Formats: sequence, structure tokens, C-alpha cells
Amino acid sequence: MVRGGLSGGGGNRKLPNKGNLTSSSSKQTTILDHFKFSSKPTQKRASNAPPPLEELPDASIQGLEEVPHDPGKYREEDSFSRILESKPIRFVDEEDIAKGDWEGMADKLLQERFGYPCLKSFQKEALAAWLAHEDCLVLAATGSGKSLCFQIPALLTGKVVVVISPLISLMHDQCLKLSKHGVSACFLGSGQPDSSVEKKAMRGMYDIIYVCPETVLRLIKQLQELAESRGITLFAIDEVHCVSKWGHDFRPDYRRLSVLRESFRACKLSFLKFDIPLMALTATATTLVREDVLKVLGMSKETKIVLTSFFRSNLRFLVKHSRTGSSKSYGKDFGQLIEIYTRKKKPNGKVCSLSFEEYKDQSGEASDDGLPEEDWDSSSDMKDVEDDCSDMVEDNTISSAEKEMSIEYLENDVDVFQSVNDWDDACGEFCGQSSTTWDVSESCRKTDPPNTMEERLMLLQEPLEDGPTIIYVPTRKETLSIAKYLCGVGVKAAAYNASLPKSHLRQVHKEFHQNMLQVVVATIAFGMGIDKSNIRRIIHYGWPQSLEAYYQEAGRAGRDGKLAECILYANMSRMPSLLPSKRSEEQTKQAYKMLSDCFRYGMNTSCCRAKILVEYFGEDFSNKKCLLCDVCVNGPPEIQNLKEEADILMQVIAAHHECWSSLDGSYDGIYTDIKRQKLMKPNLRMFVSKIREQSQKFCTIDQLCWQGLARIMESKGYIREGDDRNHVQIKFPEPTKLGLDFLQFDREQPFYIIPEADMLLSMNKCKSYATFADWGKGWADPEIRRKRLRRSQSNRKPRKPRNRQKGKFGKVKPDSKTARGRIAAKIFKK
Ligand SMILES: Nc1ncnc2c1ncn2[C@@H]1O[C@H](COP(=O)(O)OP(=O)(O)OP(=O)(O)O)[C@@H](O)[C@H]1O
Ligand SMILES: [Mg+2]
Repeated sequence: MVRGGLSGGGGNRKLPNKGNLTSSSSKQTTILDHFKFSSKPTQKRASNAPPPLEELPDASIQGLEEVPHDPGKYREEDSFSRILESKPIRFVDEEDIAKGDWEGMADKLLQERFGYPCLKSFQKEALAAWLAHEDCLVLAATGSGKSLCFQIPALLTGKVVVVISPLISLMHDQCLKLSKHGVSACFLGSGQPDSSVEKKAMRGMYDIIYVCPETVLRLIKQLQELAESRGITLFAIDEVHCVSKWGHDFRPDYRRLSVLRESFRACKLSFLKFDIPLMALTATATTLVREDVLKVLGMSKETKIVLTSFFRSNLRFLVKHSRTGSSKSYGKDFGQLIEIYTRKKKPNGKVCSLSFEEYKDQSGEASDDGLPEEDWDSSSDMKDVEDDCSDMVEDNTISSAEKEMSIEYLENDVDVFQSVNDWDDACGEFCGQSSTTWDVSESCRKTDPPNTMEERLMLLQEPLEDGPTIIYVPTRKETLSIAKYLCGVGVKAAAYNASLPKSHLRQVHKEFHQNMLQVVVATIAFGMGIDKSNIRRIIHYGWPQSLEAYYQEAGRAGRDGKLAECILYANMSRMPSLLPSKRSEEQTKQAYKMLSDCFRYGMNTSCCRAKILVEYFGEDFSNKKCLLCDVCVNGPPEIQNLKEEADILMQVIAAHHECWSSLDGSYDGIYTDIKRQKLMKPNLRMFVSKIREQSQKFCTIDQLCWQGLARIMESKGYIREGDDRNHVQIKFPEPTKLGLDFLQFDREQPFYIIPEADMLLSMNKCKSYATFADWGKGWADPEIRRKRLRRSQSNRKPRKPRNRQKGKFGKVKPDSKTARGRIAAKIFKK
């Protein structure tokens, strides 16, 4: 059944805004009739008269068969508001679409509106579920085209699709894209200062409404009215991993979205024949997150799960060790990048890169060598977000939850668009534009990613094509220092972080999309929502916070299907730490778990990286390999028998544990407590000291090596963490039953392992504390002594003068902020 405007269909619809939504007088019986409808010859009309229905290239599907789409045809002469006011809307019921050749129709729509040949099979599956009024959970790789799954329904039916989206930057990007394809869309939320947009949206003037979860909860009543007037065909929840507290971008208000299910049921709203379906979409949801999503959103038991592989066969994953926090490493780590981006300028092929010393001179910066990873710029994002929000226009209609969201959770958005002045489209409303700038050739340039092993092996031979790079860094300070360094050596680079002027951010965004910039050095503010097809490299410079976040950001690369690289530079000799954020105890635990998974990904030297990543999201990759990552290309390092090391480590751990357990049965009050405290929780470092004390033989083995060994022994089930607090990797080992058995029964068995990244690093490193004998031998040789002294002098960092207040008697006043300082303060008082 095809409904003509608001008066169509069952005729029992209320018409809140008749004047605005022109109804069609014609009725067709099938969807196919409807598609053939607008073949009437066009009549000349007065320039200010609204165009006849059939001529308007609006978001509905009229004239799809006969009249080629021309989004700009009538827009030039019509003002934006008039288009919105006079836009005629045709409606087609989902059942009628389902009866016809909807796949063919959708493909045609796709070709004419978006320039793509046909829908992908997962997109068809999702659409089929929607047409069957079923809820649907779409799990598909980054860049696979999930957005079309919820955009097409609006175009096919002429009804509204409401998209719940977490980020204003994402909403903005999608609205802008849709407008280029002749689809009207708007976004609502705390970043939307113009309340008229919300009113217009609720009157049914946009095909697609993007809205943040906090706002949609406020608009339920109005949306029910919209469902009755123009009709809502679908609620889409994009980036649905945000629903789950087990996900990486958790947003509390997402957990209240089951209200959509409850408020748009056919049994509740008499004008509905079916519940309005929910479509939830994400590229980064683990199995746990998926289950949580279905439950929290109240999705039906029959929810269709559309699952495609998370594998991105054109991405090459690499992990490299670097002291990332130090600007000394830039020259080493970015040398190749610099060469790529500057070599064209220099016919002799030589790269005029600055040495670190020259760079320091040029930038006038002092070296921050040795800045530990933990020393992240804690002034980073939260403070800026608050600053940014002060720019926002006060709007009393915005609920406190929405405001809070902008402060607490829209860090990225506020980073990107700091105030309403930042919007090029001042009101966040997007109409199908006349001067369409979208480039069909861009979609044509996309190639299918390699499917077969042969195709992937072929990729190995190919160099990366030209294209931009995004370097993700954890702190704002680093965005500036790296961008400055790259600019200094002739790369067109720019920094992107929330503290930079808005005009600069706009410019960077624009220039990046126009291929005028080669490198953007960004915080997470430049992450989600970036859909630029030709990004060739994603570099993470420092440990990411989770594999989900890492895979999301890496997913910006190679969206054109061609080879792209995702390189993680991380300091293998340091444990990563959590960036500051407000977290509950439970969330902190989860955050540590995610950080730990990320750390293990970096440490891995034996398993295909793509396999680790996709299996992390619950995909069975079986014996497959990507053939492109560093592990697949270089192969694992040589296997080693660490039986002796494993044995002694187990012995020391078990001995301590035995001692500790012997105290268990004999509780004798304070005495045992003191004893326990003395014995309590030796960490791995202490076990290693014990080993070194006991045996000369193991003195030269670096702590990093023991750390790696302990991790491997934990993964094999020989030891477990004995501490309740959160750790990135095992810190307070205690033996398991299997471990004790290993000591007792497996004494003759070899213990083969593949050394992990930290172990390899320690093996390559010059031994900082060799045995005293070796060390002594060195000192006996004057040449060695001279060299060592010279090295230690040149490495020595000038100590910063400590700015301490003098106490009463000229003593230095202790720092009250540190625990040591507080204890000292007590003594000082006395
Ligand atoms: N059927 C199709 N054929 C060709 N290209 C398509 C098709 N569907 C979508 N695309 C293109 O794929 C690109 C990525 O689409 P989209 O942004 O929807 O990805 P996504 O799955 O939402 O990714 P992410 O998880 O990163 O948000 C877009 O440029 C889109 O136009
Ligand atoms: Mg998307």
C-alpha cells in the first residue's frame, strides 16, 4: 500500500502540519507502480512556484525508473527554507516494498543517489530484516558500509529514520555526506543551538534525524507524534558498543534506550501495525558486548544478527618498539614517513631531515628526553572539554543530562567542534544540495579488498599508494611537538587537538579532506567519524587504551580497499597506564582488562596480528593468516627452551607461597599478622632479586625477560595473579596446582617458548647489570672504564632545580602531595 502524504494510508492519521507536508493525490497499488509514477512531462512554472511533485528530487523514491536523479535541479532557484517547507513527501509502506523487487529498487537507488553498483550482501540482509519488521544487530567491519543499512530505509519509504549516534562530529560528517547525495538530514543534541531545527525535525521535515541518546530520551512524545504523522520507519543505534558497560566508549544514557522499544510498540500506539524495528550497528563489539546490547536495548528475541567478518584484508598491522614519549625518537621512527612525503621534492632522492639537535635549535624546545609514558599530559582532554563547553550557547530546553554529556562524554566532539560557531552549516540542518560536490569517481576509485590468499600475497609486492597519514598520540603536547618536527623537515603536517583555535581545526579538517595535508597528528578528537577513503597509514604513537579503540582508529585506513598500514609504536619496556577519566570501580577493572589485552597484542611475536584482532571480537579465524602483518611476513622468533629459568622462578614463587600458607592454619593473633605482613605479596621484582641472590647464573637476565616469562607461565596456567588490585600484567604471582605439578613431575621436560617482544628487547639490550664479575672485569680495563664514564656523563640529564619552600629553620619543607612527603611532614613538624 502506498500512502500519499499524510492523508494517505488508512486515512486515520492526524495532520499536525498539513501546510508543510504536501500530500499526493495519486494512489498506487504496488511499489512498482509507485516507482513508475513520475513520467509526466514537466510544465513550465513561475520561478517562485513550488515545483510539481514529480519533479522534486527529494528523498522519496519517486521517478526512480524514468527520471534520472538530479539533486541540484530545483535547488538552485529555491531557497533552503522553501524547499523544506514545501517538500512533498510520498510514503510507501514496508509491506509493499517487501512484495516488490525491493533489492533491484534499492540497487537502482544506490546507483543513482550514491554511485555504487549494488548493495553488499550484509546490507541486503539488514534491509530484509527491517522489511520484515524485525530488530537487527549488524556487526560488520569498519568501513564496510553500515550507514547505508539505515539510510536506505528512509529513501525507500519516504518515512523518517531516527539514528542514535554518540558523537556530534560523526553526525555532522554523515549529515554533510547525505546532503551531497540529495538527502535531507539534521542532527539534534547539545551541540544544536537552533531550537527550530528540532521543531522542524519533529514536524517531519528531514528524512534522517541524527540524535544523541540523551536527547532522544527527552523527545519520546514528539517522536510518537512524528511516527503518527510522517511515520518513522526505523530506529538505528549506531556505534552500539557504547551501550555496553563492557565496551570501550561506554555512555550511561545509552543504557536507557530500551525506552525506544517500549514507546514504539504497536500494542501501545494504535496507528502502528508493527513495532518500529530497532537496528543496532557496530564494528567493535566483543561477544560479551553483543549479549549486553541485546538485553539492554530490549531487542526482541527474534533479533536478526547480521554478522560479517571483522577482518580487513587490505590492512597491514605492524608493531614496533619505540620510546615514544621522547622526542629523540621522532627522527628514527618517522624517518621513512618523512622520506615518502618529501622525496618527490628532491630529485636526488636525499632527504633533508633535521637531526634532533637541529630540530631542538629550530623549535627552541628543550629536550623532554625520558618523559615516561605515565607522564601523560594530565591536563589533557577533560579540562579542555570543560573550557570548550563554556562556549556553548545556553539553551534552557537542553536537559542537564545532555549538558553533562557534552562535558563528560562528548570529549571528541567538543574537541572537534568546540562551539556552535564551528559549524559550517550553522544550524546543523542539511538539505540535498544543489551544487553537489560529491564525486562519483571517488566511489568508482574504490577497489574490492583482496579476498584470496594469492591476492593478499600480491599486495605484499606492492608499495603503498600515495595518501595521507593520521598519527594518533595520547597527549596534546605530542600533537604539537610531532607536527612541528614533521613540518620542520618538509612534511605538510598539522596538529589537531581541542586546545587549538577553532579556525585552525576547521582548516585542518578541510585540508585533510581535500588532500592538502599529508599528515595529521591528532588526539582521539580526530578519530571516530572519519570516512576518508585514501588514508594510507594509521600510526599509533604510544599504547592505545584498548584493542577496540585501536581497531576503530586503525579502521580509518584503507577504506578504498587498497593496501594500507596500521603501525603501533609502543615502548615495550614500560607497562602502559590508563589515561585519566572518571570511572567506577567496575569500569576501572574493565578498563585495565582492556589495556592488558592491548599490551598483550603488542607483546605478541608469534601469532598473526589480524587473527588476534578479529578473534578478540569473537570471530573464528581458525588457521587463517593475514599474510601481511609483521608476524606473518617475518615469522616468529626462534623458539627457546627456558626450562631452567621457568624452574627457578617457579621454585622461588612456590617456596614463598608455602611459607605463607603454613601461617594459615596457625592463627595466633597479632604475631601472625605481623609475620604475614612481612611475608605478604612479594611482587615479581622481588622474586627476581631472590633469584639473583641465589644464583650467579641468572644475574645477567634482565627484569623484562622475567616479566615476559611470568606472562607466558601465567598464560599456560602455572601461576596466577595473587593480588585483587588491577594490573596490566601479572605482578604478584602465586603458583597454581598445575604450576606445583610442573615443579614436581615435569622436571625433565623442556619448557619451550617463543620469546615475546619485551624478552627480545631485553636480549638485544646491553646488560645494565651484568654479574659483578663481568662488571668488574670491565672496570679493570682503562679503555672500557673511560668509555663507560663518557657514556654515563653524556646520558646524564641536568637535574631540574627543585622548587621547594624553605621551612622554619632553613630546612626544606616536604611536599604534602606525596605519601613520602606527608610522612616527612610529620617528622618535620616534630
Ligand atoms: N554497497 C556499497 N558499495 C560500495 N561502497 C559502499 C557501499 N556501501 C557503503 N559504501 C561506502 O563505504 C564507505 C564506508 O561506509 P560507512 O561509513 O557506512 O562505513 P561503516 O561500516 O559505518 O564504518 P565505521 O565502522 O568505520 O563507521 C563509505 O564511503 C560508503 O559510501
Ligand atoms: Mg559507521
